[in-house]
Amino acid sequence: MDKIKGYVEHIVFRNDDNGYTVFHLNNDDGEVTCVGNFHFIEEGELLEMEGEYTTHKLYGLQFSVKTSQVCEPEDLVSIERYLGSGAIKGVGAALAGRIVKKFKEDTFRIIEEEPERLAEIKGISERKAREIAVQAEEKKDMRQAMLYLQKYGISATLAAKIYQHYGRNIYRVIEENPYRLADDVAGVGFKTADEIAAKVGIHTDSDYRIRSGIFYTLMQSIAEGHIYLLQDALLWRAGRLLEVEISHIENYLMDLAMERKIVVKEAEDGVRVYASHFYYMELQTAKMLHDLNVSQTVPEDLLLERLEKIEDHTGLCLDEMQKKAVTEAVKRGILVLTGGPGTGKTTTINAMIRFFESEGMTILLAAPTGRAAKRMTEATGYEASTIHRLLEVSGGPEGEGEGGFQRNEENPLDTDVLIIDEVSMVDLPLMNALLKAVLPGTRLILVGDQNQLPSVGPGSVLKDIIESGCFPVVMLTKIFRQAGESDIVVNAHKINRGEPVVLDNQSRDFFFLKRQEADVIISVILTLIQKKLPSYVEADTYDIQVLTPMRKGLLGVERLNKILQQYLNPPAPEKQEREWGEHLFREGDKVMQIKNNYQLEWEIRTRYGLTIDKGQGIFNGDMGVIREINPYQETITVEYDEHRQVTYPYSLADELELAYAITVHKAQGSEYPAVVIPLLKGPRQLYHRNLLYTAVTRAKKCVTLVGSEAVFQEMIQNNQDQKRNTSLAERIREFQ
Ligand SMILES: Nc1ncnc2c1ncn2[C@@H]1O[C@H](COP(=O)(O)OP(=O)(O)OP(=O)(O)O)[C@@H](O)[C@H]1O
Repeated sequence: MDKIKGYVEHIVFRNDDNGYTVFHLNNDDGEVTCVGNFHFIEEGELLEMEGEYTTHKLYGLQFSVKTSQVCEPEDLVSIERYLGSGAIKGVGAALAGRIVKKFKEDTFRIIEEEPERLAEIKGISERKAREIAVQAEEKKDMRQAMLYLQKYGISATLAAKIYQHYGRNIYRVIEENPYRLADDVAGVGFKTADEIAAKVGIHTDSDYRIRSGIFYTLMQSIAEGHIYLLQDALLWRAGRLLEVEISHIENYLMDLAMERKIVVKEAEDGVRVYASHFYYMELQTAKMLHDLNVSQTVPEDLLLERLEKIEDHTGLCLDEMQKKAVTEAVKRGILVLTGGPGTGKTTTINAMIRFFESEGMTILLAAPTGRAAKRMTEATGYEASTIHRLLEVSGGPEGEGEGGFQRNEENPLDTDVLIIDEVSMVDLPLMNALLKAVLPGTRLILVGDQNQLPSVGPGSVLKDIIESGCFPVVMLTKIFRQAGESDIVVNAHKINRGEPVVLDNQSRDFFFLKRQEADVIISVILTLIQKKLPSYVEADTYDIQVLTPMRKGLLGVERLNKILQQYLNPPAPEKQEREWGEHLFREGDKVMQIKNNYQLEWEIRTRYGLTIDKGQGIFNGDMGVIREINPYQETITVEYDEHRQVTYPYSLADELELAYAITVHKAQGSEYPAVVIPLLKGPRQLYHRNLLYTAVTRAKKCVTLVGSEAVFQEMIQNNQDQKRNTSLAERIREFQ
C-alpha cells in the first residue's frame, strides 16, 4: 500500500449513487489521477489516502484509493485555495485571498469562533460574515452526518437526501426511530430502515417497526396495483415480513386507524384496509367525476341535423352508436367511449372534434404515453400531448407525484372539451390529478378499451368508472375492418370473447409458427425479423417488435435482448460499447427510454451539424438507436423518431434499456407495423387472455406468434387476470 497526500484539484467524474469518483490530486509530485469511493468530497480539500497505483488501459496511471481521510488545510496557499474553491457561497478567489492575508493560519478558527471579525475585511458586511460562518458550520455538520450515515451502509446520494431532510436531527431520528426515514425520505424503504434499526439495536417488536411494516405491506400491494388489502391478507403478509406474531400486529391496526393513518372498512369481501391517502384519493376522484357529470338539454333533432352536415362535409359516415357517442358527448359533462380495435373509436373522436370545432369550442387532446399521444395527433390532425405535459408536470424524471403538477384546482385547464385516449392505462393517482385540473362545465371524454391490460400504477380506473353504471358509456362493438382484411382485429375480438382462434396460417396478417423449444423459437424470431418480415410489411428490422410476457426466463426480455443484440448488432472494432452492471450498450443498439424525463433535451440537426429544431422531454416507451458512445465526454447519443437526438450523460444510462424485445406491459399504448410474440408455458397469473389480447392488438400489419399452440389456446381460456382490489366503483355509487 502507498500513502499520498494532496489537494483535490478537479473532480472529473462522480457517481452519486455509489460515490465512485475520479479526480485530480495535486501533491508534491505534481498531479495524480485518483479513483475510489468517496462519501463526500469537494474540490480544494486536503486528503490523506492509502491505496495503490494501477494502470488503466484507457486512462493510464491512476492511484486507486482504499482509505481516505480529510485533513484541515495546513499552509496558507491551501487554506486560501479551499476557501476560494466555491465550497462557501459568496467567497470567491479574491475574497479568500484577502481573508487569509489578514488572519493567516488562524483563518479557520476565526470563522468558527469569532466570525464577526470577518467584517474587518473590506467587502464583508456583518451579515455576510454571519453567512460565511453558518455555511462553514453547515459544511462541518454535513460532513459529520455523512460519516455517521456511512456507518449504516447508506449511499452518498441517500445520505445527502436524509441530511437535507433532517439536518442536525438526523442523530436523534436514527437512534430513536429510523423507520421515520421510510415515511419521510423518498428512496428509503422499509428494508433500508429496518437494516439501520437492526444496527442501532432497535428491538424487532418495537412499535415503530410494526407500524412501519404494516405501511410497507400496504405500499407493496399498491405497487402491485391494488388500492386496499383485505385485513387477513395484510396481517399475514406483514407477519411474514416482520417475523412477528399476527396477534401482536393486529393490535396496531386499531391505533393506526384512530390516528387516521389507515382506513378500515367492512365490505362484502371482508374487512378492507387502505392507506388513508389512497382511500381519500378514490373518494375524491368519485366526487370530482360526479361534479363533472352535468347534463345540458340540447334538442336531439337539432344535434343530429348538425352532425349530418358534418358527415356531409367530412365524408364520415357514422353508424348509430357512433352518432350516439357524439350526441352524448355534446349533451353530457362526462362520457366514456369504449370498444375493441377497429370498432371506430378514432373515427368517432374525429367526428366529435369536428362537431365541437364547428361550434367554436376549444378542444384539448391527451393520452397517457408519448407514443399514444403521437398516434392521436396523427389520427386526428390535432396536437395531442401526454397527460403529464398537459398538466404541466414540474418535477424531474418521474418527479410528478402529488402536487407535482402546475395544473390543478387552483390553475385549471382552460378548455371547453378535453378528450383523453387510452384511458385503460391511466392509474388512480393520475386520474385524480387530471380531474383536479378540470373545471365542472368542461366536457370530459374518456376513450379506451377496457379489455387491455390495466394501468401499470394502482387502480383500474376505466373499468371501475364503467362498472359503476353512473356515467354515460357508449360501447362500440361493431367491427368495421372487414374479415380477411384484418384477421388481427377479428382474432383479437375472438380472444377477448374467449373463443378459439383457428391457426391454419391461411391469413395474410396473423401467423402461428408451432415450435416447442426456447432456442428454436429464438432462431425463428431472428429469421423473421432479419429476413422475412421487413419486406413483408415494408418496414425496417428495428420497427419489427418482439413482445414477450416476462422479464426473466428463457424467453424473457433480458435473455432475448442479449441474444438479439448479438445477432442484430454484433460487436465490431468501429463500434464503441460500454457495460453498466448487467447491461451492455453498443453503438447501433435499439434502446428504449424507461422513465418519463421532461428535462432531457433533444435536437434535430442537419447533416452538417446545424441545429434546426430542439425541445425537451423523452417519455417512457420512446424507442431510439444509439448513435454514439463517447468515452471521453462520457455521453451516449440516442436518435429517436424524427431524427431527434438526445445526449445522455453516463449517469442517466439507467434510463435506457435494450429494446429488441420488450414486455407486453411496456408496449401498452404503442403500435408497431409487425409484432412477434414468443409463447411457451409460463405462470398462469401472467399468461392470461388480457395479456394476449394486448400483445396481438399492438400490431398494425402483421402478428406472428411462435411457440406452443396449447399455451396460446390456454391463454384465451384463462380470464383470471389478477383482480385488483379497488373500490372506485363503489365510491362513485355512494355519491349517487
Ligand atoms: N361508420 C363507419 N363506417 C365505415 N367504416 C368505418 C366507420 N367507422 C370506422 N370505420 C373504419 O373502420 C376502421 C377502424 O376505425 P377506427 O380506426 O376509428 O377504429 P378504432 O376503434 O380507433 O381502432 P383502433 O383502436 O384499432 O385504432 C377504419 O378503417 C375506419 O375508417
